[in-house]
Amino acid sequence: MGEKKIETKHSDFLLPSSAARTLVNLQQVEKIYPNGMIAVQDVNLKIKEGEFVSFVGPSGCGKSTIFRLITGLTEPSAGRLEILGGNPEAARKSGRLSFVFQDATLMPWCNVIDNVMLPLKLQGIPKIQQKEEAERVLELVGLKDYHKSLPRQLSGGMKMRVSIARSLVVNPGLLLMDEPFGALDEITRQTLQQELLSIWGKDPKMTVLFVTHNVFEAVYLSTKIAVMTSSPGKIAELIDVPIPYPRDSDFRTTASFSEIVTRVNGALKQ
Ligand SMILES: Nc1ncnc2c1ncn2[C@@H]1O[C@H](COP(=O)(O)OP(=O)(O)OP(=O)(O)O)[C@@H](O)[C@H]1O
Repeated sequence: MGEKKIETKHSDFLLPSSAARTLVNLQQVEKIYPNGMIAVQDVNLKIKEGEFVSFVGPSGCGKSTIFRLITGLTEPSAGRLEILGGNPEAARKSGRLSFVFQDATLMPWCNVIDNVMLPLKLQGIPKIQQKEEAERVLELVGLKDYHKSLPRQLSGGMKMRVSIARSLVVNPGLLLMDEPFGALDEITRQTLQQELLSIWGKDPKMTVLFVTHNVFEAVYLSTKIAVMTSSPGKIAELIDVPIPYPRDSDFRTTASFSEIVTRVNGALKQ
C-alpha cells in the first residue's frame, strides 16, 4: 500500500516556515530608464515560497518596474535578481511565471475555454490535456457553466475570473498580479479577494506578488506588505501580517486589521 500523502494548506500555518526556499531574491537592485529617470533604487527583497506579498505605494513609486524586473521584461541598471532559482528571463521562459493585469486582456473572438487554454496551447500541450486543465481552473474560479461564452457576454468580475483562470492553468510557481481588482466595484472586489485567497490556500507552494493602491486590500490578502515610497522608488518597509488563514470578512472589522492598516499608512508617509 502506498504511503498516505499529507497535504499542508496555507490555513494550517501562520506564515511560510523559515525553512521554505527563497523564490524571489533582489539585492541592491536599481533601475534607471534611458531618459535618466531613477525608477527604483537600493531594492533588497527576499520572498519565500508560499508567501502572498503585496506592494503598495503612490503612483510612480516603481511597483510595475519591480514586476518588469522580476519577469525579465526590463534589465536592472545595477544589482542582482534571482527568480525561481535562476535569472528572470529563464524564470519567464520556464512557464512557471504567470501574470494578471488590471485589464483582463481576453481575446474577444474566442470563447472562455479557448482563452483559458491559450497558455497551454502556446506550450504545445496536447489538446485533450489543455481542455482538462482549463476545465479544472474554470471550476476553481466558479465559471464551469460559462465555457462557451464570449468575453463580451461577461461582467467585469467574470472577465477577471477568466483572466485568473488563464494565469492558473499553467500551475504557476509564481503569480504576479498588477492591480487585478482595481477596475471592479467594491462588492465584486471583495468577492474576488475571498476567492483568490481560497485558491491560493489550496496550494501551499503558490507564491503571489500583488500590486494594489488599496491598503485595506493589501492587509486583507497578504502575509507581508512591501510599502514603497517614491523619488526614487524604494521599499520603505516590509510589514508582516501575522494573522492566520483562512481569513473571512470579519477580519476587516478586527482591531488587528485596523492596527496593521495604520502601520502601513504610517510607512507610506515616510
Ligand atoms: N519606459 C520608461 N521610460 C522612462 N521612465 C519610465 C518608464 N517606465 C516607467 N517610468 C517612470 O518610472 C517611474 C516608476 O514607474 P512605474 O510604472 O514602475 O510606477 P508604478 O508605481 O507602477 O506607478 P502606477 O501606480 O501609477 O502604475 C515613474 O516615474 C515612471 O514615469
